[in-house]
Amino acid sequence: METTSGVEEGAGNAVSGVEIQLEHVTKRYPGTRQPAVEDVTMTIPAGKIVILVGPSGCGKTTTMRMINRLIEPTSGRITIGGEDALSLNPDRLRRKVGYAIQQAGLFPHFTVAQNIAVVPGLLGWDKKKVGNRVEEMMDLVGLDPKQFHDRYPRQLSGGQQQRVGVARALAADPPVLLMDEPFGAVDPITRGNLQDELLRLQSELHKTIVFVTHDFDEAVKLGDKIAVLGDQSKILQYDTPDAILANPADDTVAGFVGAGASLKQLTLLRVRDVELRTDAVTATYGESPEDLRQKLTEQRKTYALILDERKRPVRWAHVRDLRAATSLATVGRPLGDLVSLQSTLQDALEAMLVEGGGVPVTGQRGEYAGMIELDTVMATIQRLREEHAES
Ligand SMILES: Nc1ncnc2c1ncn2[C@@H]1O[C@H](COP(=O)(O)OP(=O)(O)OP(=O)(O)O)[C@@H](O)[C@H]1O
Repeated sequence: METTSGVEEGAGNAVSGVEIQLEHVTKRYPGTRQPAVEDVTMTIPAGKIVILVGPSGCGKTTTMRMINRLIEPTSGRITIGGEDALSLNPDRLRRKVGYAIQQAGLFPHFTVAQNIAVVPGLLGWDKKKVGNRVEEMMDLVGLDPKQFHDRYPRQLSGGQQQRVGVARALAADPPVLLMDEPFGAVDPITRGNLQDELLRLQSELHKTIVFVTHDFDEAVKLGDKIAVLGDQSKILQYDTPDAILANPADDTVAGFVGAGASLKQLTLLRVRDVELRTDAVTATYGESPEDLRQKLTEQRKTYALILDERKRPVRWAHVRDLRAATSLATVGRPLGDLVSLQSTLQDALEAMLVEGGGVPVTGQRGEYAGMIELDTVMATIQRLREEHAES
């Protein structure tokens, strides 16, 4: 991938982002009594997505815009990759920090290509390099250059405009990307797709991304870390999503996290992360129904899980069904639901509600790997709470 400055090589899995530090940063707008942002100190780690989340007017946008100096801090210090942001010249700052905002903020009289080319143009790249970069960026965000290159923003859907906004922010390959409610103005499905795409992009690019939202679910989905802000950008809690969900720092954070924190936490964990029960009685198609009936009786169990020739779970057989059965391939009832090791614990919980109890888990090739039980999910939530309470 092309880079614009020697220090920020962004190939492969290398972290191309740089650390950002805010030290005692305050912003007092002229003519206001209270500062909009007061004495904020935080470190945003290189190559991570950090979400600023908090109620309307708490100072999220002001905090973010001080990083690229769209707003000048009244006092304090900001460094980007160790360089003092306040003494960087505008070109250097543009190279270092990309910026994407709600409703994309595209120039209406510029085509898609011209919009993406703005910062490279300001930085004086030659025409050919700019042209190549524009095409590369359009590919990156999933817009076919043949179709979209010469369109104007009004000829695009909201989601497409946001993609152009992201492409424009990334065009000069900055190590830092600031995103201010970039997906705030699109419908929930498009928003989910754009979030997925951002995560995919980030898994390739490893930028340092500072992302403002007031949607806590968006914060949980996207953030490596979340800063929950109160008035004047006071940091109420700054931690990983699972730590905040498990153990909100105070009632304000808990209120913001909202109802169902434990349920949200289940979307962060996968079935492979928890212990499965392997004591269920199983039998494969070829085995005799009578042998299975005896096994169940000996073990005082009522149900057996029937597996096909490739060890994939297919049916449940009750001990009563086995007496008259001629083959395990047709006995009992088909499985209602199952989950894989990759499924989230939330998927598993949903499947348990459908099944009315434990659910079979399958491995890579669909083979039976064990059972996940409601007790395990409950114990996991409890364990996470305790772990985070201790730390
Ligand atoms: N140019 C300005 N002059 C005076 N006050 C301002 C100015 N810009 C913002 N403010 C005030 O500073 C505070 C923080 O505003 P900011 O836009 O940073 O909040 P926010 O958390 O991003 O809000 P939202 O989520 O509603 O966008 C608000 O009380 C706002 O009214």
